[in-house]
Amino acid sequence: MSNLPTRREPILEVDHLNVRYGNFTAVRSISFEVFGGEIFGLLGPNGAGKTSSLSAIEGLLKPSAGAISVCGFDIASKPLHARANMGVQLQATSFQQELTITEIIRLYSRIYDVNLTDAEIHERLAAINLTDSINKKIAQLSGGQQQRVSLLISTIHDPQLMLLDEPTTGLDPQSRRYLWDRIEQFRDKGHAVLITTHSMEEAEAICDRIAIIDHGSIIAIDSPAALIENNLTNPAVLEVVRKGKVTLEDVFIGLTGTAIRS
Ligand SMILES: Nc1ncnc2c1ncn2[C@@H]1O[C@H](COP(=O)(O)OP(=O)(O)OP(=O)(O)O)[C@@H](O)[C@H]1O
Repeated sequence: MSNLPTRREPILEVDHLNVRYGNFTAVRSISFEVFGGEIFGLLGPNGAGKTSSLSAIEGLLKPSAGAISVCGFDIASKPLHARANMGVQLQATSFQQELTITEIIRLYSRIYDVNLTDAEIHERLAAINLTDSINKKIAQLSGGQQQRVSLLISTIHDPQLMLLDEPTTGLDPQSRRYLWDRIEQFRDKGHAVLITTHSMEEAEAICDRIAIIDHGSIIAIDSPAALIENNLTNPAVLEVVRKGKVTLEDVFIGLTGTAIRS
C-alpha cells in the first residue's frame, strides 16, 4: 500500500456486473471496489472476462445487468461525468497515425480541455525521456516508447481512475520497471488504478489487491500476500507447486485449473 493515507470512499464501484454476447454470458455478476491510493489487479486465464469487464467500466459496452460508478457517477446515467474521471490507456494503433507525438498530445490535451503550451508538452515528453522523438509519428516509436506516450495521454487530465489493459506486455525489464514506477506514482497521489495482467510477477510487484476471475466469475479477492498465505495448504495449489515454495502463480493455477483455455 502507499504511504499516503488511503481515502476509504471507493473511486470505482462495480456492482453485480453482467456482460452477455447474445446467449453467452462472459461476465457473471461480479462486484468489487477500487479505492483511492490502490492498485487493483484483475487476473484471469484467457477468455475469463477481463476485457469485457473493462469495456463495460469504460462505457464502451452496455452491461446486461448491474451497475458501475466512477467517483459516484453512474456510467449509464452520467457517462460524461464518469468518463471525465477516468483515464484509459489506448493501444498505439488507436492514435492518429499521420500526426507527430507532439501533435497527438496537443490534440488530446484539447479534447480533455487541459490546454498545454508547446513548452509544457515538451516538458512532459522530456519527463518520459522522449525529447529526441518529439517530431516522430507513433509508428516510428518502439513498443516501450509507445506505451510511455499512451500512459502520458491517458493521465493528461489527471483522472481519479486509471484503467490499464495489459500495459506491459512485450516490454523489456527496463521499460516495464519504468511503467510500474509511473503507475505507483499515480497511486501514491491518491488515485485508483485498475490493471489487467497475465504476469503474476507484475501482480505481486505492484498490486495492492487482486481479483481472480474465471469463466466470468470472481473466485478470490485479496492482497497477493494473503492469497498465498490462505492457500499454503490448499491441495489443488500444492499439486502445482514447482519450486517447493508456494507462489502467486501456483495459487492462480491451483484455483483456476491447469487446462488451457480456448
Ligand atoms: N464481441 C464478442 N462477441 C462474442 N463473444 C465475445 C466477444 N468478446 C469477447 N467474447 C467472449 O467473451 C469471453 C470473455 O472474453 P474477454 O475478452 O473478456 O476475456 P479476457 O479475460 O480479456 O481474455 P484474454 O486474457 O484472452 O484477453 C470469451 O469467451 C470471448 O470469446
